[in-house]
Amino acid sequence: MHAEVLVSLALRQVDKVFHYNVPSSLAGKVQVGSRVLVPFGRRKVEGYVVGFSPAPNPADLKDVAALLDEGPLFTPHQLALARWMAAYYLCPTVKALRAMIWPLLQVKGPKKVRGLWPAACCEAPDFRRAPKSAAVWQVIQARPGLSRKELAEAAGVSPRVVDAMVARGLLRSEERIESRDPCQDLPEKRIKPPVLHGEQIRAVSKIIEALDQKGGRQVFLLHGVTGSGKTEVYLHAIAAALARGKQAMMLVPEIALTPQMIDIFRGRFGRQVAVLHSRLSDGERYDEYQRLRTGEAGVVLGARSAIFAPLEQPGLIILDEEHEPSYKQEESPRYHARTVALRLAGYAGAVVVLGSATPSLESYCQAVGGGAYHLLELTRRVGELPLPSVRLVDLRRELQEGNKGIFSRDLQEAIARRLSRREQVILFLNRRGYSTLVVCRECGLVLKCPHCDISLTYHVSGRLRCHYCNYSVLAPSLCPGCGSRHVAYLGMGTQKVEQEIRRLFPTARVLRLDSDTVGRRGAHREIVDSFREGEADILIGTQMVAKGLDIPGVTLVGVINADISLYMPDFRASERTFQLLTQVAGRSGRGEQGGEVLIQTYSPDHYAVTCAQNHDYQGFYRREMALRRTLGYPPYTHLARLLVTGRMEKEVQEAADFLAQAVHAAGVPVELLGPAPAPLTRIKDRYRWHLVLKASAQGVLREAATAALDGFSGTGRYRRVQVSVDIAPQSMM
Ligand SMILES: Nc1ncnc2c1ncn2[C@@H]1O[C@H](COP(=O)(O)OP(=O)(O)OP(=O)(O)O)[C@@H](O)[C@H]1O
Ligand SMILES: [Zn+2]
Repeated sequence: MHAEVLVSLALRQVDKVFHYNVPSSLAGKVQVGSRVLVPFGRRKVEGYVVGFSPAPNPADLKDVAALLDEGPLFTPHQLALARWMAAYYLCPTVKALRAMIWPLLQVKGPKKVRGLWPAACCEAPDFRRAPKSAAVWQVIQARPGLSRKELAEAAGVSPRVVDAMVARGLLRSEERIESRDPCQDLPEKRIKPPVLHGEQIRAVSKIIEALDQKGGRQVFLLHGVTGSGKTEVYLHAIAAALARGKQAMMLVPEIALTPQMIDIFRGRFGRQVAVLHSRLSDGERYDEYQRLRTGEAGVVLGARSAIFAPLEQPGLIILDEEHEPSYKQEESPRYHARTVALRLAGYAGAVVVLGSATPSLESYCQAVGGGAYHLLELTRRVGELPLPSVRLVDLRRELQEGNKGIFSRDLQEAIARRLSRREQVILFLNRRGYSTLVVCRECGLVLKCPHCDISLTYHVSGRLRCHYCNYSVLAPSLCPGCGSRHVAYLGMGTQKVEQEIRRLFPTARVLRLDSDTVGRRGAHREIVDSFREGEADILIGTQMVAKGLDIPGVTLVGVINADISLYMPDFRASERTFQLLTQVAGRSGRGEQGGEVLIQTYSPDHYAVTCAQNHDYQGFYRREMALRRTLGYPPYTHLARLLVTGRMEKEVQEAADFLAQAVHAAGVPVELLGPAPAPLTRIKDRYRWHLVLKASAQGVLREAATAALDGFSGTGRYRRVQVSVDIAPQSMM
């Protein structure tokens, strides 16, 4: 038998199986899932063994040159999934495969580090005169084995204090295997589950019924209003899966993978939970992966890519906030975790639970009117708490009546009222920075990123920043175009909101939560914990404050401007706005005192806004579906997007035209929109054009896209232009 190998070159042209002879020295060691080194052309490349077969012409075969790891790197389910992804998303198989196993590729084995231990003293040293050493001593007693830097950081002292203690013989240094448990700092307190309420019981028992059934995949859509206790349903379902010897996956959007969420899971399932998210170090991720592979951990809690976790027997797959755009990966392989989850569940015969207060139209239409999903509903909040009342503030009128500020009078009054009652406020604005538009009042020049066609955002640090490529420059005092002193800072971000709040309410304690304030590891937790503990009155933030937060003290949520997402050039703009408003509104009134929401908007009559105001999901669903049907957009049709990028605009445009011709020539029934410049016309020095293909079936769409790509790579022209395919795109920008 000979090994079938996929070479790790990630090119469409070599995305096929190559045969190699397994030399006797490696016989029995090379398995399906092994990573090997093979001769390919004139060099040696990495490859993955995907099977064994009798080769057509054994004499011609070259030998596998080396085996790179001890065990296999992927499971049969993962291989099947990678092959399906390659066919579905039109990406090279190895690209999909590598997306699944990359945590294993980053690191080799357990990591050894030097750690510090308290020296064995006969008596406790006297630190009364040395508070810094005392702090270090206290930390090292509780957490022996920390590195010099970790120890100094944890004790809040300079590493030199630690060095001095080593020199005095108080600490000794030794090598140890680093455990890299991302949750080791967290208290492991077991929390008893609450008694479920009626609707929760119904939902959980339906899911358990499905877990007990033999046979194929079953899909549930858990539609539960904000604060209805969906998380508790997930936790019970996971416990039931574990009790049946099955493993479970819990996916949440990256932004919702908060320390609080991790605490809840660790509190319920202890070390059975492995956590995967983007802030882990490579080593931590590797170790969590190993714990899943060996079965030590039976539950994976993670963001999008956790769908690829190496579970032997996934029995339950949950996606919380299933409507979230962050489930889509915006680089190759451009997969959607929900789509992959549904496929994986098909292979594994698993139960899928998609949960949301605002399900995507794609999912909801499968759960009503004879669709393939089962609908589970939680229509009321836990403890019979009412949903908050929502008021709209018409910003047009506010302006007519002479108020040019960020806050309407209504919102100011509402904030003042909450502050006087010592209740808490969340203010939401989906833009970070101070001003989002810097423009010269004399010549009209807008300051843009030199690499992107994006206006720069002014930050309180005094710098202008590009939010796409992170380019930054000191804000000029004169217009770089005409030298005028009249440079205006328009458009507001969260920093400006913070400044205004501090001016209007100087005694209020204010926190801000956006990607500028959570840069440091642990900062996110500190801010949220501090707000939860009542150490601040007002929390200002971007999307980060809109999701998942469950803080009973919050009785007012203010939306600074509902229109930002409403007028994006994207057919999902209304859906996104409705979802965002409903989610952020849902943070209010989760305690005994009830709560209200104020939404400031220039579009108080838009159905996305009024339906959010009335907590009317069904109403929104009907309106939006009718519109999608008329315009021929998903879920009534299928889309694919071809994005063409390059440094020379003319080449990009020509390549886009060429692709359009190729799509026409394919002669399949697809509608072609474009080619046209993408709404973001240039990013990181690359011009961007796109074509959108629309069809009534996925199959023809892929046929057309494949024909275009094949034609493109066949011409050999436009070598400096890149084309990427996005099947079922989530962003049209
Ligand atoms: N049966 C129950 N009895 C008492 N408390 C409960 C029960 N179920 C859930 N809770 C509590 O109710 C609160 C809200 O639950 P949870 O955060 O799960 O709501 P949710 O539906 O996920 O809301 P959202 O979509 O807004 O995030 C939590 O503090 C949770 O611990
Ligand atoms: Zn830029």
